[in-house]
Amino acid sequence: MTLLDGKALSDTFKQTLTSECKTLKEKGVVPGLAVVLVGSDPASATYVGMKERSCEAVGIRSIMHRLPESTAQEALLSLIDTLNKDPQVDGILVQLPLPAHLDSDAILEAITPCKDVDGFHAINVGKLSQNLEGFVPCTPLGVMKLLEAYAINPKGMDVCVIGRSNIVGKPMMNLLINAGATVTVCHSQTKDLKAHTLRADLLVVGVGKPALLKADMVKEGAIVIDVGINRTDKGTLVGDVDFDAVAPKCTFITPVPGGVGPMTIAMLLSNTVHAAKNR
Ligand SMILES: Nc1nc(=O)c2c([nH]1)NC[C@@H]1CN(c3ccc(C(=O)N[C@@H](CCC(=O)O)C(=O)O)cc3)C=[N+]21
Repeated sequence: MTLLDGKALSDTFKQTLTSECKTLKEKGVVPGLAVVLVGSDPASATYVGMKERSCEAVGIRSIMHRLPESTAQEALLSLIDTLNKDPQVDGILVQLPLPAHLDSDAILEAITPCKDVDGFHAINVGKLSQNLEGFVPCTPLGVMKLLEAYAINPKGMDVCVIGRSNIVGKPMMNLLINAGATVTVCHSQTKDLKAHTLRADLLVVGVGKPALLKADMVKEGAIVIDVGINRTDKGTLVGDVDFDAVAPKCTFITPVPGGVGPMTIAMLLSNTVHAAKNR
């Protein structure tokens, strides 16, 4: 069993991005990422802080907008309009989840697709679906880079994706189809989850349920990618995979923390630098 070390790979990506930012700076370009956080959800505040620090580390200017929980839809749309027009801003990230009174879909669609470094705008979703160039959501893109770094080619593999979210499951499905895999997407309405998972050469789990994937659901020699991030009562971080039981059956498996999470941030920085190059 080999651990897929997302922390180490994310550091390698950050090194490359640091030198790319240097080159851009010589041309008078400092990549800028606007991060919009509405409300005071502690988990979101933590993630946003991590994004800020990572930006700074590679030479991306992060432009923070912390707005009160009570922010109105129109006020947020107006801020996005300003950021869309700001030439110093290359990427715009609106931290999710937004407070319930806000219409997330309308807000994500208001971000101009060429600054949509999260890859959530319908234009970028459509481009990914058609295997055209566009911004790809950071978490599934990070998974593809992790596989690539360990010379794991999904072409021809039977892949089982668990979870059908717009952020993880669906873009993951498209990336893997584009890479030549045979993809099954399972979710809460799937009749016999185990029947699907047992056939898989590669499993990607992104649901948000600790220990959802158990050892008896995994084929011997499978590759397991854990996209889950769950905070336990004790304050520790666990994924969606029963790691200790599943790991011995795997050829490769990602840890949590230190797997997909750090790759997500590295891809956000990468998408932002890419956007700056397209200025
Ligand atoms: N518009 C938007 N874009 C996002 O990309 C987005 C979002 N909203 N909302 C929340 C989720 C979550 N997310 C994570 C990123 C990095 C780690 C990460 O680096 N985790 C570390 C551990 C961090 C810790 O210790 O808390 C790890 O897994 O090793 C986790 C989660 C991005 N998200």
